[in-house]
Amino acid sequence: MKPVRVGICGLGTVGGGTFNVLTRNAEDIARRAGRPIVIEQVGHRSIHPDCDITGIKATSDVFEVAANPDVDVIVELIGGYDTARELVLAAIENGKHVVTANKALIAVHGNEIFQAAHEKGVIVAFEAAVAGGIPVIKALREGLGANRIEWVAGIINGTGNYILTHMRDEGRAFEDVLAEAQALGYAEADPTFDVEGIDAAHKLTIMASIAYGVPLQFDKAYTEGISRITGEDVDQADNLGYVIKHLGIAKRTENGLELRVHPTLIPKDRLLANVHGVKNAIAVMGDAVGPTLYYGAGAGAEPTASAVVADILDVARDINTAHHYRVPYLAFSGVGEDMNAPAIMPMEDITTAYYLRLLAVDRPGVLARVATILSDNGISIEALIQKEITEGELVPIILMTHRTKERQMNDAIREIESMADIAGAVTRIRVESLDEGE
Ligand SMILES: NC(=O)c1ccc[n+]([C@@H]2O[C@H](COP(=O)([O-])OP(=O)(O)OC[C@H]3O[C@@H](n4cnc5c(N)ncnc54)[C@H](O)[C@@H]3O)[C@@H](O)[C@H]2O)c1
Ligand SMILES: N[C@@H](CCO)C(=O)O
Ligand code: NA
Repeated sequence: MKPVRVGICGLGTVGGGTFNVLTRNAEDIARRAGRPIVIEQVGHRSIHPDCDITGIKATSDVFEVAANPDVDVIVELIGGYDTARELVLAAIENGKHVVTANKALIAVHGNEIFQAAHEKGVIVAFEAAVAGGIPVIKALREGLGANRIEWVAGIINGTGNYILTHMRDEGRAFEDVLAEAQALGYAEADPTFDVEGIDAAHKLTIMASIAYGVPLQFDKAYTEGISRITGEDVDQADNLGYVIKHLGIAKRTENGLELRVHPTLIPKDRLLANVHGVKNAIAVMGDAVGPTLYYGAGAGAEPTASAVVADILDVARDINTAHHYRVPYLAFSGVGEDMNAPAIMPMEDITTAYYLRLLAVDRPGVLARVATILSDNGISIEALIQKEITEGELVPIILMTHRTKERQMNDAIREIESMADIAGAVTRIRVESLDEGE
């Protein structure tokens, strides 16, 4: 049978991994696809050292690949927003199917790209964009299609989890572990995307749209990273029976959809609390199935290539059929029509419990004043630790609160920070119990 011809654009970490997996497993993949899948051309500026493209047609102009009449599927692995968008739209315009690992592209330009693909009758596949090798797009879009999704909570940035894990286990400095994650090929080209939560917000945006049938709305996701978490926070959370994880949370409530990415205290016995290093995991609560968990490598060359190649395989299988792609991109039909409910909630309207760390001048009455501010804002304290060791004149105070509205907490924190006896900003980490059911 006629082979499916692939053009790979970008031969960095994921492009190199994709090239190698497609080549190494060609025989099994061909049996699964019912026809060979061949690399027709590559477009690259540099080649990953693990990748040998001898004998393959190559160009430095990725748009040449998108225009090549002998290419059936473009694999976009250059990353970024702008050139990637132009490349993918050009490929679609030329009637080519697209496979991408680019979550920034899908979260920000996905609505436009899906519309263009729909008009041209081609497929855009993006399993590798969320949680690398974990087939979570497929699970949410197809496997859980019977369910009303209650919530999705995931560790969805491998670099961030790698940093938090090594800071906690080895007491290493943030910058040192970040440099290691970069050397291992886990981090984004601009690592602030990882450490400031932008990458996780891209992925959460995509999962939420698929889980709830709403258009991609990256600009409405609340985004907070891990760069301000200190070793002190990690230790205090541990003393209190929690682990700090960077979570993406999408939750259906009576008032709309919560869509938020931030460091979170979670009880030590939760499954997500035990996901370490570059591993990702996404917990999904469905009304029929109950709690489910998807776990695996969230970044790295071959784990990500595993998802890219599976998408190429899906496309190859679909090319055999006469009809258009049978699964809507965001799982629900009718993108753009009646798709705006439920609405995504402003962050101030969400309700959660909090861990607070403040530095106070070691003087009587300070703690009482903090407690009064919290109580005046309707916030009750669940636990309190005042450390005996002083840091110069300053004493850290750690507080855990009961559940309260974010708006009330913002007001209370503003008041506390304006106290003369409080130094600097209050550290606030949200707490989620992540009830996994029976
Ligand atoms: N690294 C991971 O673990 C991982 C996991 C999942 C998804 N992703 C996503 O995969 C994509 C690629 O990531 P990566 O880690 O492989 O990045 P990378 O920097 O290792 O590779 C990107 C490659 O694309 C090339 N490139 C960029 N612009 C180009 C252009 N205009 N023409 C030709 N070549 C160009 C670069 O030279 C580089 O070799 C990104 O969208 C990233 O978010 C990465
Ligand atoms: N930089 C990303 C790559 C995987 O999407 C991460 O660390 O999770
Ligand atoms: Na995935």
